[in-house]
Amino acid sequence: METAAVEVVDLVKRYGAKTAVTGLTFTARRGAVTALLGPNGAGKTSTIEICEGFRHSDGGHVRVLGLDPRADSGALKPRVGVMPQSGGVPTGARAGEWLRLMASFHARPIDPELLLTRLGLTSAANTPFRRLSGGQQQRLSLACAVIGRPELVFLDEPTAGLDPQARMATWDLVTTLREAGVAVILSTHHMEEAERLSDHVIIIDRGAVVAEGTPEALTGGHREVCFSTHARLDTGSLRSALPPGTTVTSTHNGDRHDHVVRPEDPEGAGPEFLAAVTAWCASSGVLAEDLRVRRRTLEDVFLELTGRELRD
Ligand SMILES: Nc1ncnc2c1ncn2[C@@H]1O[C@H](COP(=O)(O)OP(=O)(O)OP(=O)(O)O)[C@@H](O)[C@H]1O
Repeated sequence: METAAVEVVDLVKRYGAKTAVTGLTFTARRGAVTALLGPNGAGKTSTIEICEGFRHSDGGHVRVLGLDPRADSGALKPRVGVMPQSGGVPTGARAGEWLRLMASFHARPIDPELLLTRLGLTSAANTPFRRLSGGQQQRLSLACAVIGRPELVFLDEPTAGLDPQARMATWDLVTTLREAGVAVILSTHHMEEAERLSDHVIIIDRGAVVAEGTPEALTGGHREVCFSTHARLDTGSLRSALPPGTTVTSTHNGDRHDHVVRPEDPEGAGPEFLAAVTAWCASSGVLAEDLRVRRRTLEDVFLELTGRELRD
């Protein structure tokens, strides 16, 4: 059987008294995009850096392309691309020169000029790294990660702070890598990015996996009815007008109240369910503004699992 791109079992990482990774287990397949999602401080970067061989672990077992990321770092280097959260390029290095230098270390690199064009960096090729904009620095760092045609790439928040055009170019590149059979491990706070790009999503909270699956499996294909009102709603009365097991969740921001009405059955929000909601609104004198039926998003699932409070 082919080995996984990355296999992490019961991983533990401590920083002094703090345990940042508390027994994390997941597998990332070859030729697939695996997204690691989690609130700030969940342990994503620590995990990625251990897999990259940059940090040692305090427990558990990690295999990258079947090898030990620290003991076998020499063998893994030409096969694995790394885009760190920041930096990675000397500040005085000119973008084009640096990428050509990186290409020279590999047997079968991608043409650097092609990559500069693809990532919109051609006009910045002669600019030293420190003078590039934040987004250009990130794109150069991404180019360096993929120039050697790696079998596996780690991308730690690759689109943080990028403008929409640069984000699209990055997404296109990730899709091309996947089509070429490259395994991509992506950490991101961008739920749409994870939903669009990944084959497998792993949600991490407080150093452990809290849920994983395909984006479709995680969102459950669940449909729900959403609408807004200017006044509070008698949610108990609405619930009693709908099939048993229906939940009604209301949140408010100033005098705008947002309501989500979800049937127990994932496919239950059909025409009759919608008609029952609007019939209740009509009989109760409630004007349902912005009424829509929508599928649950990954962001909804993420917030349900990890909560709404800020992390320190
Ligand atoms: N070198 C370090 N020394 C001490 N604590 C650290 C160190 N690196 C990370 N931590 C702590 O470990 C925890 C996990 O951090 P990590 O960077 O792995 O999380 P993350 O999920 O990548 O977060 P973010 O989304 O904010 O990048 C945090 O509480 C962080 O403060």
